[in-house]
Amino acid sequence: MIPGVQPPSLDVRGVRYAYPDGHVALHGVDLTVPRGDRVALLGPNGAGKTTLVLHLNGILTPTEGTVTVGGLAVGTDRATLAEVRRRVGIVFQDPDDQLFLPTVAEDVAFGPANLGLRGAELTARVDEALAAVGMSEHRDRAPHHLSFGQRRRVAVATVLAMHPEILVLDEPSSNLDPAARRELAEILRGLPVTLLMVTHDLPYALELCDRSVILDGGRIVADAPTSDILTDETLLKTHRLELPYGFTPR
Ligand SMILES: Nc1ncnc2c1ncn2[C@@H]1O[C@H](COP(=O)(O)OP(=O)(O)OP(=O)(O)O)[C@@H](O)[C@H]1O
Repeated sequence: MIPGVQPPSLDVRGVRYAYPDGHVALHGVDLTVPRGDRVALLGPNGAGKTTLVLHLNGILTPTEGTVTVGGLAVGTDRATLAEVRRRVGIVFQDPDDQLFLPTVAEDVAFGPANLGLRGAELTARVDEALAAVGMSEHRDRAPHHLSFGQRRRVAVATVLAMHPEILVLDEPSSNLDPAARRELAEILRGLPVTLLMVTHDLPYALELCDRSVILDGGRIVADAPTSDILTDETLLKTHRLELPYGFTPR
């Protein structure tokens, strides 16, 4: 590495992955996401998007190839995996998979407390993460009393509290009403983190990410400015991607 040059937040090199039943879900994926970029990961059902995301924090290990997060190679030893899981914050589609404690503040504190933070430092982390998603006033409420959109924001806060290198969001706009969808976009746009967003919501990709990548059949088949991808009707059709009726990408 050249001194003073920051490594990319994410560097995926030649990743091939075969599930134990022999099904090859990734066929040599290359993807680099520089620090601070926001990238949408698009593709039809079964393209391999979830499989790729599960490689980013070591839940799956490539059959071939490497994944590097902020210069750290994702390995299988415990210390490396723990650091990789701090660096890669994955917000799953269902917030209820990530919220399991009696209060919002406890859920947000859980990760940093596991890293060893205590007292004022821990409180500051929780305050900062809740403020970033506009949920400070709900800190003492039970997560299951919140609306779905609020729970999704708290799920984002649980990950932000770890100070991740990269925030990975799986379908962040799903099941949100139009106002909650817009509010979440405003929050995500303001976060000072690298973002990788898996989505079928093409307008959301355009709104948030300058760059989009299409994965299909376990291969990256396009990597271009989102506006170029969304105006290429043939490309969209070939990969079963559809804009909402009446939506015209600017
Ligand atoms: N545990 C598994 N064992 C065998 N094959 C699997 C397993 N999980 C996923 N697959 C296969 O791997 C391929 C990629 O699946 P994956 O879930 O990564 O796609 P995806 O792009 O995330 O799809 P979606 O948009 O529907 O979430 C699919 O063909 C799927 O059937």
